[in-house]
Amino acid sequence: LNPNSSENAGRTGGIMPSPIAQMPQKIDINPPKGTRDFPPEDMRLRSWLFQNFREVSHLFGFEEVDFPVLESEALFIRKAGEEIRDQLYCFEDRGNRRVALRPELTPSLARLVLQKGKSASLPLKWFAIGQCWRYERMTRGRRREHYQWNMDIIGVPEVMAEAELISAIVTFFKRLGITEADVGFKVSSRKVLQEVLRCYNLPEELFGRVCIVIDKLEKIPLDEIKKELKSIGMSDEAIEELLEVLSIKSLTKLEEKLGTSGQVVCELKQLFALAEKFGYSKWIQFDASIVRGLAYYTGIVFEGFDRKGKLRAICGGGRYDRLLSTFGGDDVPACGFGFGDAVIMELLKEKSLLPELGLEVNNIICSLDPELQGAAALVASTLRGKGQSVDLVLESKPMKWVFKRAARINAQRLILIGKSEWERSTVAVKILSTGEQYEVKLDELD
Ligand SMILES: CC(=O)Nc1cnc2ccccc2c1
Repeated sequence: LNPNSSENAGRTGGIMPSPIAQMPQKIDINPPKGTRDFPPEDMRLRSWLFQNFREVSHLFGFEEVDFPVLESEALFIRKAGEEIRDQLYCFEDRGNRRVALRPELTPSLARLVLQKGKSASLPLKWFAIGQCWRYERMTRGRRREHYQWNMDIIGVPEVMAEAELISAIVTFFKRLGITEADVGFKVSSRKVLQEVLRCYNLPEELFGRVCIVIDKLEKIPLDEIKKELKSIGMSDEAIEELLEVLSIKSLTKLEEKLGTSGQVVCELKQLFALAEKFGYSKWIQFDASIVRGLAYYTGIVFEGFDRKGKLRAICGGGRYDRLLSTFGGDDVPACGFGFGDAVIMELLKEKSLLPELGLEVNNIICSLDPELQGAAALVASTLRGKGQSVDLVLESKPMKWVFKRAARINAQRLILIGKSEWERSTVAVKILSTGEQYEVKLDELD
C-alpha cells in the first residue's frame, strides 16, 4: 500500500490513488454464521473429548470408520416430516447434482455397510466421529454444525446390542466423572407406539410421521400435537389412547396396558435385566414418551438426559432394522447412537469436570549467537529423535524474550547453546520449575 514501494515504481504522473482505494476488501475474520473456530485452548478440550470417545469405542472392540461430509441429498430425503429434513444443508453442485452436508452419520454408515455388502462379516461394530450440519434460519441463533460420536452394531437382532451400546455411553460418562446422580437414560420402544396404532388400524407407513409428531411432545403445545396427529389421520379416540399410553413411566403399568405376552414388554424386560448385569440399572428408566426424532427407528429407543432437566438431550439412539432395506439392501438389523459435542461440554462445565489442559513442552532451545543456529537445530533434532518435544527458537532473540516464551508455552527445560560450551561439546540446561542450572555433555543429554 506504500505508494513509494517498488511495485508502484515507474508509475507515471497523476495523483497516486489513495491507499484506501487500493485497500483489498477487508475479509470477515469470523467463521461463517453458526460455525466455530477451534483455537488451541478450545482444540485441546475437543481433542480430549474425542480421545475419550475413541478410547471407549476401542474398549468395546469397535472399529473406526469415516465418510465424506458431503453426501447425495437423496440419502437424507425421508418423507416423515423430520426437523433434520427441513434444515438440510443442501445445494446443487457445479455438476447439477443435488448434494447435502450430512445432518447425521447413520445414513452414511448404512451406505458403507451396503457397499461392503456380503464381504462384511456380521456383526459389524463401527464407530465414527464426524462434523454434522444443518441450515437453520439464524433467527434462532443456534449452531449450524456440531461434532457427533456414533457407535453402531450391524447384524445383531437381539436386545443385547442395545444393552451394549448403553453400556458404552455409561462407560464414557464414568470416565469423565459423570455419575447416575447427574444423568440418566430414558428408554422405550417404538413398538409400544406401533402396538397402539395397530389397534386403531393406522396404516404402517404413517408410523414414522406419528413418531416425529410425538417427539415434539414437550416442545410444542399439546393441542398442536393433537392437531398434527389428526391431520395424519388418527381418530380422537386413537389420539387419547396414544397419549395415555405415552404417559406410562413404569414397565409394570405398560404390562397391564399391553399384556405380558407381547414382544414389546418382553424386549424391554430383557434390556432392564441386562442393565442389571452390566451394572447400570440405576442409570436407566422406562419412559413411554421417548420416541426420538428420527423416522427410521423401529424398536428400542433411548436418550441420555441431565437429571436437573436444564439441558437438551445429551445423546440418543435406538434400533433401526429397516434403514438398510430402504436403501435397497437386504434387511439387516442395526442399532446405534449419536452423541453431540455441545450439550456434553455444557454439562461438564456446569459440573466443573472440564480438565485443565495447558500446553506442555519438554524443552525450549535457543542459541546465544546467530552462527550457533545450526547447532541448536542439531540438538533439537537429537532430542526430538528421543521423543522429547522441543520448541526451537527460530530467530536470535534476547534472553528476556526467551524466558517469557518459555513460561507461556510451559516448557520444562531451557537449553542454551553457547559458544564456549559448544566448543567443549556441552550445552547449558536450566530446569525452569526449580531454577536448577547445569552444563551437560551433548551425548549425555536426554
Ligand atoms: C446443541 C447443538 O449445537 N446442537 C446441534 C448443532 N448443530 C447441528 C447440526 C446438524 C444436526 C444437529 C445439530 C445439533
